[in-house]
Amino acid sequence: MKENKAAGKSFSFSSCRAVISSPAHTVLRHHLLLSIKLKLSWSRCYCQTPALLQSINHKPPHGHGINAQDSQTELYISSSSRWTELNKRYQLSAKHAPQTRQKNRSFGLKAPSFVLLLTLRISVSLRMSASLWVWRLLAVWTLLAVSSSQRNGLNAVDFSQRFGNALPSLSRPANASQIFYGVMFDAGSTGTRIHVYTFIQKEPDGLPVLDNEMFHSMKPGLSAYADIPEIAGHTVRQLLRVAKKTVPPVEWKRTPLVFRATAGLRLLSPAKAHALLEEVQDVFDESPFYVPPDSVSIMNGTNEGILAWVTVNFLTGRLNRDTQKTVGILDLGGGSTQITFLPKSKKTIESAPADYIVRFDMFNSTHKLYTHSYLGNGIKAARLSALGALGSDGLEKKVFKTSCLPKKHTGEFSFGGFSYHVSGVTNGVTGFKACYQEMLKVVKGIINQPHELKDSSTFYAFSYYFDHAVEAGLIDESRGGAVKIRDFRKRAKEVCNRPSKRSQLNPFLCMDLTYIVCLLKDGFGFKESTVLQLTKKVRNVETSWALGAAIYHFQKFRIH
Ligand SMILES: O=c1ccn([C@@H]2O[C@H](COP(=O)(O)OP(=O)(O)O)[C@@H](O)[C@H]2O)c(=O)[nH]1
Repeated sequence: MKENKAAGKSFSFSSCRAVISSPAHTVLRHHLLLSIKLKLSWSRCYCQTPALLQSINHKPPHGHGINAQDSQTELYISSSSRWTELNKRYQLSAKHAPQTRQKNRSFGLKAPSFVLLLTLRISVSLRMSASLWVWRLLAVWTLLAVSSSQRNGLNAVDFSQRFGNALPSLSRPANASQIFYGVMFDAGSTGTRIHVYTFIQKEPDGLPVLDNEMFHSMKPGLSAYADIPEIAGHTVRQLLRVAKKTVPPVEWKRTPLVFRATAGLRLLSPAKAHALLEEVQDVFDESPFYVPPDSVSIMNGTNEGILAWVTVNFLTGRLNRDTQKTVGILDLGGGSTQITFLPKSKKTIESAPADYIVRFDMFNSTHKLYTHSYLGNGIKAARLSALGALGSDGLEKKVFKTSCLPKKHTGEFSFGGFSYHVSGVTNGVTGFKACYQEMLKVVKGIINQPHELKDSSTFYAFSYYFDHAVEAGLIDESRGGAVKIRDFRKRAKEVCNRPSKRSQLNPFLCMDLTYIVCLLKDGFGFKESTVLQLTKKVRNVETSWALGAAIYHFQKFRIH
């Protein structure tokens, strides 16, 4: 809770005065720079990247986007009685307001400085004395700034202090006494997503309840904009609209925004990743939400694995009970893959590489987990590895061949902002066996085999494990389900050896299913009889590291 105290520093009148007393030219310069930057970004965006427009209008893949459940949420949140109720509830004093970064422009500053800028423009166009107008309007602006800063201060409360312990409950109580929100951005290698979580605090010192999640995603991932970072900012700005729609304006100033990037940015050069993060930080700083310190960063793989484990065990109600009953998780992204579980056998702990065993404290207990993130073993990165296309240049002229594609197939696929030409092997062997040998190169000697996975254990698998099981017809998209690794193998064999309509729709299905089987069996060392619980959502909340990260961020449990 130490960090929480720091984050919840009081909002003082002196910070308000500092804003007001900033010289007029600083405000002006700020606005001019901003408008120039915006114009530049927009023109570059239109001229250079028609793909952006596509990505904005992109229809999210199955199960994504604002679905029926999301629209219900909007209705629920925007009912006017609810808003009045919310307003009444927050009768808290200004001293609880979260500290806002100096760079972060508050609503109190925005409107008056806009008036000032507008007036200056009018005065120039009317050929009036600009300095006279500046001084007149500065007075008006100062008055407005004082009143709006004070107004904002009155409604603010310290979010982090009130998060306390979170319980895995998703009920929507009729007499909810406090509602608060948290916004988590997941910048993955294949897409960027926003999760807006609504929590209810029934009693001041009681345990909050996760009430709802609003989710939206945009493709491609930000790493595709490594050379045009302005567009990363635009993507985040688009997604922020979901937060603005979901969180009532009265709550914006105390609702934290957190952004975490995964494999896509980890695989970029530090300079390119930094430029993208800077764009995101700028968008956050412009936003009316609370921007805590360290709100924009690349998350490390260990945390990614642990936080997905926290999400699943939290949502399935296992975190606050006997920790021996937790379930393991398997996450398969585009760039990386994660495995996390609570080891039962000593041998697993003793034989694992030292950095695969991680301890962390949460809800007054210490957990010792086996966790690892394999960068380059996500399903799209694995395609590149198997094709021998990783790090290759002169891509326009090259065609990468594989026995995993139908013999006569020629096509291309994109990942991380690059396009790769691919084809089947016209004169060679194709099919499951040959394909398996290609995929084996991507996992053999790379993936550690935890000792106890040879016994039966319960694992939840999501992300591309889920998506491909749906595509292969192994599970129903809306219900998910239990699938044996043997079932994945059988279906991979069918798809690879007997090309059908399904493989015509997605020529990579053979390769991707074969990789999944290879990763699970020859990578992690699971038995064919192991049952995986394939899940997209638990109680209507996305199964990903994002909820765990929200809890981690606000709860501040320790990973060591
Ligand atoms: O809230 C989320 C976040 C991700 N995904 C899935 O996760 C996979 C992609 O992972 P990502 O692009 O984040 O890859 P990474 O960067 O982790 O390698 C895709 O199947 C997504 O549909 C999901 O289902 N829900």
